[in-house]
Amino acid sequence: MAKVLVSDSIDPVGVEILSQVAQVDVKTGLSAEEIIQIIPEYDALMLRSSTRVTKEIVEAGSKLQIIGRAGVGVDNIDVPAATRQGIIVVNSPEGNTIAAAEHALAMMLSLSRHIPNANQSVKANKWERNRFIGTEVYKKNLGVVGLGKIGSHVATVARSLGMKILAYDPFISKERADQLGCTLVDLELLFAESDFITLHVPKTAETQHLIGRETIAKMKPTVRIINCSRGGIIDELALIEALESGRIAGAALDVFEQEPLGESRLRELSNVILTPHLGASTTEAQVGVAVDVAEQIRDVLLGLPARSAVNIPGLTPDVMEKLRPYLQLAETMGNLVSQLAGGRCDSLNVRLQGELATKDSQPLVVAAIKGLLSQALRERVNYVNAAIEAKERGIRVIETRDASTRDYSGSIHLEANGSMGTHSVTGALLSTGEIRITDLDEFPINVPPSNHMLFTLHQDMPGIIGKIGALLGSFNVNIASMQVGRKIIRGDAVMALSLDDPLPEGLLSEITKVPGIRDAYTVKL
Ligand SMILES: NC(=O)c1ccc[n+]([C@@H]2O[C@H](COP(=O)([O-])OP(=O)(O)OC[C@H]3O[C@@H](n4cnc5c(N)ncnc54)[C@H](O)[C@@H]3O)[C@@H](O)[C@H]2O)c1
Ligand SMILES: O=C(O)[C@H](O)COP(=O)(O)O
Repeated sequence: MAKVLVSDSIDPVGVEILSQVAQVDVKTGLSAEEIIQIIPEYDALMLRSSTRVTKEIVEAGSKLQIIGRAGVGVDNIDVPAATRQGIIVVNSPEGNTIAAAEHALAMMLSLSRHIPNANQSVKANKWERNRFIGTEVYKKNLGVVGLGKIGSHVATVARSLGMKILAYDPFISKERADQLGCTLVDLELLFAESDFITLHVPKTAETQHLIGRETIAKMKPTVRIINCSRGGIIDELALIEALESGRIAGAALDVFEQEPLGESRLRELSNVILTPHLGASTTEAQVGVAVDVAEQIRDVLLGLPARSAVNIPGLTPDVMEKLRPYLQLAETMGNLVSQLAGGRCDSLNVRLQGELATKDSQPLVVAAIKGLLSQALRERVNYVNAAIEAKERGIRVIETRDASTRDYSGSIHLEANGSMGTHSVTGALLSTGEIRITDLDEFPINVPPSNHMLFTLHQDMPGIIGKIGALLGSFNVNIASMQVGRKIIRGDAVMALSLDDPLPEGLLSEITKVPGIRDAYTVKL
């Protein structure tokens, strides 16, 4: 039975789902060293934001197939290291969107009405009505940095509070911003005009210290900043100075440069609200993310695809439905062309044709690369690491798309250059879903792939097919099917044979000695 390690606390419903297919060990609060010690025995790891999955942990996880983040941010996981090792990393992109957005809104309203301080004061037996005069958010400018899932929900709710939304997100279209009733602006204007600024971006090299001394200098002195995205997007030292000096009015932070928050002057400031990374901590969100991620881990352990892997091309259920039959086709074609080209390939041209000539079909390119590398890497190559492995081996992958349909609604054409020259194959699916090789080195054929295949390039002349048949028969090799493809009568031709048995040693060189045979290749699929 597979084994799953759950290293942060998740909703029990997640453990229940995992238990359908695996032995589940919930061990929270482990140190990195403790995880490295035990991880070799696990097939999957499930966590939240407290566990840091370092390169060392990934490398020690020799059996790991999948790492599941019960939440959105995967910045606590060394994803490149996992990708290199062929480990799928999945998350729950939407499970806690509403929870995080509502937390940011709660922070904004708490800041504007001094609710935490007022609460403390009443509990201390005081009645300080004049000390806690607030500001309204109605008709105020809210600057939303990052108009993704959470930012959009914050903007929508804030609009209904009567706020004007200024949004900055270089990856969002004006149409989308218009739809949300937001005005897209540059950062300079957002900083200058906002009464509240709320951050909803991932932590990247560009967003690191996005709010710092220089940017704070551009803000209104009355501004209040809310960060429920990631620690480090605000330079904490610069923020503390601005809060202490009254350069800005307040801040509400759910995330910190170091978590848990260590010794910090932030704790001493009255114009700051601090919560311990609670954005996703609602019952609904925790059930949502636990189910979402546990189901994906269960599926992957059962050999099924994951629906929101962050390190393999994302497939929506619709796209997956359409592509599923073609993934096997692309992989088989990749495997075939790599053997024809001699294994050590330096380039692979992938042409997606007919109905496959869309952007959604990108996973087919990955499947073709996986097939191409499968002879060399066997089970070490998968959909996660295929592209990276190809790059590291210096294989140039060129993708093209040609929407004009040929005999089949969709087909895949591959051309590889390797130690045995340049070879190409085209494959398509019959209406029954069966794979057909429809073209070999530009010669039209129509054969199903089989475990053992023989291909020849020969001169089209009487008797040559009989000679090959007789030769195979004399070595007790049974032919399952045979096809010849040619362009002109008595010109060059190809022969494709599906064999029931592997070709015995020495037979291939006998075949190449038959007069008229120019080249012969055996392929094992
Ligand atoms: N506090 C919590 O508990 C909590 C909970 C959930 C999510 N989060 C964090 O909230 C953030 C937003 O999550 P989401 O689900 O909305 O993600 P998302 O991917 O839907 O949205 C992020 C948006 O940021 C934009 N963006 C990227 N780089 C940018 C840049 N340099 N400048 C401006 N915009 C940029 C993207 O275009 C995208 O629209 C993430 O950092 C996530 O980890 C925190
Ligand atoms: O990225 C996320 O999903 C949030 O930061 C939530 O983190 P948590 O699962 O540790 O609460």
